[in-house]
Amino acid sequence: MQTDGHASGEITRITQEPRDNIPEFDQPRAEAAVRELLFAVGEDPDREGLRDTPARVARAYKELLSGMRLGAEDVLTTTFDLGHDELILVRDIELWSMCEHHLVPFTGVAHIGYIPNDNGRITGLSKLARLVDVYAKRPQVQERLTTQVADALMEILEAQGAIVVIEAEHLCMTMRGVKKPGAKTITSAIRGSMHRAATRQEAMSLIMRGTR
Ligand SMILES: Nc1nc2c(ncn2[C@@H]2O[C@H](COP(=O)(O)OP(=O)(O)OP(=O)(O)O)[C@@H](O)[C@H]2O)c(=O)[nH]1
Ligand SMILES: [Zn+2]
Repeated sequence: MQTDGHASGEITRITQEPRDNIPEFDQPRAEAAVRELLFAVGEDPDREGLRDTPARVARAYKELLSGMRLGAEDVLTTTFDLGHDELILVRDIELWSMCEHHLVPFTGVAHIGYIPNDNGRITGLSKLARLVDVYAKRPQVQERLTTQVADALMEILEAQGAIVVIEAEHLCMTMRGVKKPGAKTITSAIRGSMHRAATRQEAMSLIMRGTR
């Protein structure tokens, strides 16, 4: 039976994600829900300023959660055989995701490094940023986002190793609740040959070079 576990070294079967079972975004239902929420908070959704708000909010959520209907294989399409089988690292990829506990954003940067397969199959650099969005544009937690990006690199590119570090600030901790602006959560996922001390150290020093 398929489990959702992320035991060390275990790779989630990205390509077997049951995305086909996700229904189309239901715009009328989302609009009705936002209208109901406005009633619930004591607002009048029929007053002039709010008249178009349910439709706008529904469209915004459709966009913010668009990654639910995408998979890594949709974006890791362009690959080149450059024969390069050493570290490739893209740092400071801005990300905006949605905390699944409060449906408010968390935002920060992702650093993604991988060592291609020994056939040297690499992907376009922009595809790494697109990959982040596939998983960020979903109801998420930062830990899952981090492991999903790493697992996708291993599975789809058949990389020898991968490292993903995400630094993010959660608005659910900033604008409400504990109210601690500036607190940063850092998560990492390390796969395959990136476990080798020297390789990991090289990647980490390149990542840390950019932190202020
Ligand atoms: N591990 C993890 N926790 C998260 C993430 N995003 C939000 N959380 C936390 O999820 C927890 C939910 O806790 P609850 O006690 O159920 O909810 P709550 O009463 O709104 O909690 P407070 O935020 O402490 O007010 C909070 O501690 C959040 O900080 C995430 O990406 N990863
Ligand atoms: Zn939250």
